Amino acid sequence: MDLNNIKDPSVVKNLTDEEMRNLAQDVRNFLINNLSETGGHLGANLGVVELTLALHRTFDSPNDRFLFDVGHQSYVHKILTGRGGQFDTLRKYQGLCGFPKRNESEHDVWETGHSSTSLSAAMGMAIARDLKNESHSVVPIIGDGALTGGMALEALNHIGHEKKNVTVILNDNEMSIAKNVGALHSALARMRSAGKYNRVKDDFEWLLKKIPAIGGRVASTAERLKDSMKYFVVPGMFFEELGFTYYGPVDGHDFEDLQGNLDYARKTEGPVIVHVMTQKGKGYQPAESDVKDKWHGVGPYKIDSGEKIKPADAPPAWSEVISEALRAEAREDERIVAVTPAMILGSKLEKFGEEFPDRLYDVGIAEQHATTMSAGLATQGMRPFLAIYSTFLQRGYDQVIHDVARQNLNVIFGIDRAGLVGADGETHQGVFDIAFLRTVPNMSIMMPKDENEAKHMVHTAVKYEDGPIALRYPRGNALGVEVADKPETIDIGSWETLKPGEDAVILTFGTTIPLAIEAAETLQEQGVDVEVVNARFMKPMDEKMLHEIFERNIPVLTLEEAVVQGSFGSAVLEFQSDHSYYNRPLKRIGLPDRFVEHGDVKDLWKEVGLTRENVVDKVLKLLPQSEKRA
Ligand SMILES: Cc1ncc(C[n+]2csc(CCOP(=O)(O)OP(=O)(O)O)c2C)c(N)n1
Ligand SMILES: CC(=O)[C@@H](O)[C@H](O)COP(=O)(O)O
Ligand SMILES: [Mg+2]
Repeated sequence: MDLNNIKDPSVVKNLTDEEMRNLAQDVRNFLINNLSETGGHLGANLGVVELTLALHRTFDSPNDRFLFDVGHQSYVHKILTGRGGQFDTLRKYQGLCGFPKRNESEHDVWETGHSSTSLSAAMGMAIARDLKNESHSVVPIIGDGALTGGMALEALNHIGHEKKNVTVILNDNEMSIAKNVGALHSALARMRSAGKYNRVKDDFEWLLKKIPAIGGRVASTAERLKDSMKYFVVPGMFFEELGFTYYGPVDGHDFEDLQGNLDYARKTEGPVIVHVMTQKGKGYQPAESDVKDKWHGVGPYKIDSGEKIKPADAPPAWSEVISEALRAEAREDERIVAVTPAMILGSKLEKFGEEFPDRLYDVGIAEQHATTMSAGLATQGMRPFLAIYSTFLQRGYDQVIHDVARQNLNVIFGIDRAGLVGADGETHQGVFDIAFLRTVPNMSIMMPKDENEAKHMVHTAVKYEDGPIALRYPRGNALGVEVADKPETIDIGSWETLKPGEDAVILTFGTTIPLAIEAAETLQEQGVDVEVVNARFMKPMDEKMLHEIFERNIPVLTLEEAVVQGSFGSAVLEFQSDHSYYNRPLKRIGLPDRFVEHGDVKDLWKEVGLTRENVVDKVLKLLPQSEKRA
């Protein structure tokens, strides 16, 4: 079968198990080859090859609705639904998205990226189906990691109560990004090892039918026995008690086992959960043998050796810079506790865990819990450092306001992946946090210009006693500057002038500082003397400096890698208005009011106008006619 050119997923309908096995091998080779060039979420997709093929053989997409939770494991579905030919553009600018995308295919009925949403969406679709008297299946496919997310549990609770026909496929590979954690994970482990209850149950029911009806007594005793027996041998009792029919555990790499159970599941009335066991990274030795993350998300690699292709001598990742500074602080300050919602590897907290095993908590995919738990720690005088991707903090917003900020608790938010993240695209861009945090009373927000300032900011955050403080840092590598031996405390709300200038001022911070400097150099060549200010605190702002700037009555440009609506530039505009600095030319550059898709960050910066040309042009347009020198 030409995987670059599958017209319709129904091509798998009439394949034998043997043909399915051959196709599965072809799909694996396709993934391993293509992703060696593009990178992507290899491990999860290798794990669901047979499962996805079997789902398409059993159900009729798009009439039956597949919802891929997180969606990073939807590549096989993409291949089967006509997108194999676009895999050379996977996660690249204007190329194939790494997650389900409704405008890519009618087979993508639900967009994901963030975890644990599929069951709620499926429930909505099931209610709509029933109200409209339609009769298709709704099939959310959720991993064991995503199942630990609060939303998924809320939805299970509701689906089980309403008894809706929803066919949940639980893809259990015992991994989140790293090893899955939590009591639910342990419960799933017990289900796995309990064996195949359904076989036992079927045998027992068959036996019951054989017992002659003698006044119903034996039969009812046997029924009770069957019920109580569940507690000893039923692997899925947890789900059955919630109102689901449980099938499993199913071998997710065995077409016969998959098909039998999926056929049953499709015909079963009411909510069903099919517990499918898979192996993350299956079929590619380097991924299978990587105990850390089974090649969850990778860049390009050499197929034979599995060696990752990386630029030589890159400076350390920002997450590593922050994590290292935090370890140094933790050696001095026993109050520091690190918290991560399932991102121990991405946030580079492994070494912290090795050094302080009692002071690192991976709470699973549970951003809300992580935030409120950090608040709880802070009430007891601890100094929690919640390392959380900007995009995932969105899920803990009420907790930030209600639990942390309102009680003015000393929680440090290490906001990782702040700014455009690149290949993951619009679901993961860390561009809203300034706008949504800045309006919260008691909150301070800062971002370093380099790793040296980052070290000082970690120290500043640890020493800060006046409430929550957020330290933003981007994805990718730091700048490679030298870092001071001893950390210093930075005055909260203080900015610094990086380059003095008389004709205009650029207020900027973090990742856009080099761009501002470059633009200022270009403008200097044109005879325009522009000041560049490191506005390293987005809140509180340096009001003294702002007054001085506005009193100079020169044009002001704000420049940031965040949504222009409501972020830093808006704060400066508000300041200008609140202090009646009328008629001062001011312009904001930031991200437009739309979602920015996936691609190389360099291309995305161009697309949104984070370019030297645009900055130069905006400054020139702000200048009075007489000063626009050539
Ligand atoms: C709300 C949210 N938090 C964290 C993540 C980051 N994340 C992406 S995949 C993943 C692990 C998911 O594990 P599982 O659902 O078991 O899928 P698997 O990768 O094992 O197939 C995590 C933590 C996310 N996408 N969304
Ligand atoms: C699917 C998902 O949410 C994660 O796997 C994410 O892609 C990780 O991003 P980083 O590569 O920035 O850690
Ligand atoms: Mg998993």
